[in-house]
Amino acid sequence: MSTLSANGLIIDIPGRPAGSALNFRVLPGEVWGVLGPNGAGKTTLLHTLAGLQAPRAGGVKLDTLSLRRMNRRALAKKLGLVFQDRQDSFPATVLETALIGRHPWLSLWESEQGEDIARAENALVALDVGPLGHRLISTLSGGERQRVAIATLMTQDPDIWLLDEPTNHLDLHHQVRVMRLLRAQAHQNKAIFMCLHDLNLASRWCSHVLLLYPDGQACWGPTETMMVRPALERLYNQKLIEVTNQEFRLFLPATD
Ligand SMILES: Nc1ncnc2c1ncn2[C@@H]1O[C@H](COP(=O)(O)OP(=O)(O)OP(=O)(O)O)[C@@H](O)[C@H]1O
Repeated sequence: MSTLSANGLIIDIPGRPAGSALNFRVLPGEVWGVLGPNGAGKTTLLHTLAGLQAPRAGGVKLDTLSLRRMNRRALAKKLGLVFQDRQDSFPATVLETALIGRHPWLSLWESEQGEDIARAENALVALDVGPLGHRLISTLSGGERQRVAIATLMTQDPDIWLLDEPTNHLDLHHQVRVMRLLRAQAHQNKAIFMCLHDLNLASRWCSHVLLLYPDGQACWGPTETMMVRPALERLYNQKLIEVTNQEFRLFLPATD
C-alpha cells in the first residue's frame, strides 16, 4: 500500500500563471478523476505525478520519499502510468507488450518466468483481450490497444495507478468493464488517479474529483462535493443539464 501526495505542487505549463498550488493525498482504496477542458494541464499533472516532468514549484512524494530521490526502477515497482498516446511501433505481440509490465521486477539479464507470464495472461483476460495474445500490437484496433495498455499496467501491478483517459477508444461495455476493474483494484488497496473527459464516468466511478481550470486554478475533494453544476459549467464554459439519479448526478451539455 502506498500514498501519493502533491505538496505545494505547481505544474509547469509554459507561459501560464502559477494558479493554485496543489496539496492533496491519494490514499489506497481511492479512485480519483481529474476533469478539465483541453489544455488545462491534466496530462502535465499526470506526468508530473509520475516524475516524468519537473514541477515549477513544490514536489511529489510516494509515502515519505520525494520522487526526485527515487530511482526509476524502484519507482516503477510502486507507480505506473498509462499514457494518452502511444507509438506501439515496435513489432511486439500483445503478450510481449503486457510482459513489459514485469520489467521493473526482473534483474537486468533475467527473462520472464512462468509466474510473470501467468500474470500477463490473467491481465489480458481481465481486459478482454486474452485471445489476442499472439497478435502483433500493430494489427489491433484502437480500443484493443487501449485495453492492452491497461493490461500492461495491471501486469506491472504497482500500488499507484496513473491513467490518462483510460476509456479513450472504448465502447460502452468496455468502458464499464475498465471502470469496474479500476474500482476492484482500489478495493485491493491500490490508489487510482486518472484524467477523464466524461463527467458521468467521474460522477459514477470516482471517490474523489480534481477540477483543473485553464488558468491553473484547481479544487479537489469527494465526488459529491465537486460534481456540482455551476462549478462544472465554469470549468468547461458550457451550460449543462443535470439529470438526477438516486445514487449519482449525471450531466448533459445544453444545446442552447
Ligand atoms: N513543451 C511545451 N511547450 C509549450 N506548451 C506546452 C508544452 N507542453 C504542453 N504545453 C501546453 O500545456 C498545456 C497543457 O497541456 P496538457 O497536455 O497537459 O493538457 P490536457 O489538459 O491534458 O489537454 P487535453 O484534454 O487536450 O488532453 C497545453 O496548452 C499545451 O499546449
